[in-house]
Amino acid sequence: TIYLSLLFLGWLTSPSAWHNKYPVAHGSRQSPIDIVPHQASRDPNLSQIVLNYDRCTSINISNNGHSVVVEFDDTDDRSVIQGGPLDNPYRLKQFHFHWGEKGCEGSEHTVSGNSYASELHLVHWNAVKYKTFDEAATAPDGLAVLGIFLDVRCFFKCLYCLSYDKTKYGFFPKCLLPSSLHYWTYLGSLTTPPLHESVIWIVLKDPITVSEKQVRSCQTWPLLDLYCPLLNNADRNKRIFVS
Ligand SMILES: O[B-]1(O)OCc2ccc(NC(=S)NCc3ccccc3)cc21
Ligand SMILES: [Zn+2]
Repeated sequence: TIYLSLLFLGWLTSPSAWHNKYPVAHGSRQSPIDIVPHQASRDPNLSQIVLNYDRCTSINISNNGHSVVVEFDDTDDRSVIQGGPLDNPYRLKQFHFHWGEKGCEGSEHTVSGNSYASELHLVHWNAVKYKTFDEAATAPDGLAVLGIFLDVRCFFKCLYCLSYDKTKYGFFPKCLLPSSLHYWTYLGSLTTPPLHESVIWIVLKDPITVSEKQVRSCQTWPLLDLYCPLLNNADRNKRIFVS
C-alpha cells in the first residue's frame, strides 16, 4: 500500500492532474505547444526583438529541485527585452532551464514534433503597465518569455557557466544567445503551475549549439575559459547590447 500511495502522490503532482488544482489547464492559450513552421503566418509588422541586458543585475542562482534559476534585480529597466510583438520594454526577472531525465528530449516546446535536449526561459514582466511581477503574472500581457532551445552539450556548457563563481563576474545571459534572433511568437501561458495565461511567448528558431571544434578543444583547455569568454571580461559595467 505504501507503493500505491506513492504512485498516487506521484500522479497527483504530474501534469495530467494539474487541472484538478488549476482549472486554467483547460484554458484557451495553454503552453507549451508544438510549433509547425510552415503553418506559422508571417507578420510583416513584427520588428526584430532587442535585448539590452546589464550584467550587474544578476543577483543570485538557486536550484529549486527541478530547475536552475538565476534571478535578476528588476527594480529598474537596466535589463529589458523590447520590440517584436511587445508594446513596451519588459524587465528581466529570472531565467531557468528545462531538461529531461536522460539529458535529451527535455525541451517544453517542440518543432514539428521534435524535441531539443533543453530549453532556456528568460522571464520578463511588463513593469510599464503593472506595479509588481505577481500582478503582471496574472495579466494577459503581463509576461514576455524568451524561449531558447539548447543542444545537449550546450546545456552542460551553460550549467558550467552557472557553476562559476559569479559573484566576481555576475552571470550574464548574452553568452547564451544563438547567432540569429529570428523567432516565432504566440500568446500562451506558464508551462508550470499556476499555469497563468499571461505569457507573450517569443521562441527563437535557432538553438544554441557548441561547435565540434569547441567540444574537441575543451579536452585541452580549462573548461571555463572555453565556455564563457564573457566571464573573463572583468569589465563589470560594460553594457552589452544584442539587437
Ligand atoms: O512555465 B515556465 O517554465 O515558462 C514560463 C515561465 C515564467 C515564470 C515561471 N515561474 C515563475 S516566475 N514562478 C514564480 C511565480 C509564478 C507566478 C506568480 C508568481 C510567482 C515559470 C515559467
Ligand atoms: Zn520555464
